Amino acid sequence: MKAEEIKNVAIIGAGVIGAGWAARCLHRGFNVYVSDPAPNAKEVLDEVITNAESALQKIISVPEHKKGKLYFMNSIKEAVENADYIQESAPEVEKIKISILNEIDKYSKPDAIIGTSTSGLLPTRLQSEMMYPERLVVAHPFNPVYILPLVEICGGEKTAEETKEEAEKFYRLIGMHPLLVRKEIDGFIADRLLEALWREILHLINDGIATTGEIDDAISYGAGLRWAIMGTNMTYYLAGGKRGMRHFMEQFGPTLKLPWAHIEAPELTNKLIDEMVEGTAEQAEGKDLREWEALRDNCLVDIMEALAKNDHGAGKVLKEDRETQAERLTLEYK
Ligand SMILES: NC(=O)C1=CN([C@@H]2O[C@H](COP(=O)(O)OP(=O)(O)OC[C@H]3O[C@@H](n4cnc5c(N)ncnc54)[C@H](O)[C@@H]3O)[C@@H](O)[C@H]2O)C=CC1
Ligand SMILES: C[N+](C)(C)CC(=O)CC(=O)[O-]
Repeated sequence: MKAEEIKNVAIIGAGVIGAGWAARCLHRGFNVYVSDPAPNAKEVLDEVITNAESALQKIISVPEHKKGKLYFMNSIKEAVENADYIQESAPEVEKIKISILNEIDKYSKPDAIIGTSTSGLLPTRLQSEMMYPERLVVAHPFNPVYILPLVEICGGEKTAEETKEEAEKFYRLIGMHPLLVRKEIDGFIADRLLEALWREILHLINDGIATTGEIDDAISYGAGLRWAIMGTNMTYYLAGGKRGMRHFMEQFGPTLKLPWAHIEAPELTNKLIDEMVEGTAEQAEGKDLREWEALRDNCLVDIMEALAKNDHGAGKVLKEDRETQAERLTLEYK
């Protein structure tokens, strides 16, 4: 199925993630056919779609915007039989997913692409019993699906190249940023990172070091603000100053061996150091360090402005700071 021919999308499983997919697709004009056996599924779906509306209006506000139609169906068969694209978002249990994917496979058009929202199961295993396994691809989104653009694309051993290509095109059509996971691994890329952080969080809590609120502050008032602008690699490249990533690795690499972390760090071989240095140099696109710093700083302020408008987190700090300074400076110069 070519991405540009897709009109009807089926969403199988309409919990947190499935409902988010439905909202994203409807707002971009695709008809959406949903199936979920939970007794309150339709109610939850309507609630999520209604709640998503104001954010979606801000993201895309086209005059006389034509939305897609929503159909709640009684079975997987009814939902998928006319679908051009199918997004499975059922519970994260391999056995359940395999059985649901087999049912989708049985009743859908053989050329309809099937994306699974799994956050860590291997596509080779998920497609193992399908009649047309070449059309299954992992398409792992992030909550809230109707706002966050990242979707990780990962094929299994039997996934066709064309499936990945057309899936990528489709997700771009619905305003997403597909990231191709080239090697099939449990947890893909993003959840490997998120879960490493989560593991440390659980250790900190378990060892009585900090509360959940303190840990969240440690994220959202610091590194969390930076992460929206650049990832950890570019952040550390800048933190190495003019001497860059090699200096950063030399200075801070050995701390990984201190007994801080509960996750064992890999050996800091020359190959690993070179890969870090070369990778970040390529990301820097030949631009000067100061140019990157200026970009980072502009974006950080804009994000804090956005948080301030919503009277939240680091934005509150920005507002308070402004008020304090306004008062202080007024008094000082009176
Ligand atoms: N919650 C999250 O933060 C994220 C979850 N995911 C993935 O998305 C998938 C769904 O997760 P959630 O939405 O969080 O779970 P959820 O528990 O909110 O929703 C799962 C839905 O699947 C439905 N379901 C169960 N059996 C079904 C069947 N036979 N046919 C159709 N629907 C069926 C359930 O009634 C439920 O509404 C999982 O694979 C998960 O790993 C991916 C990214 C983020
Ligand atoms: C907890 N989780 C593994 C389901 C999270 C994700 O998969 C992505 C996200 O939205 O953080």
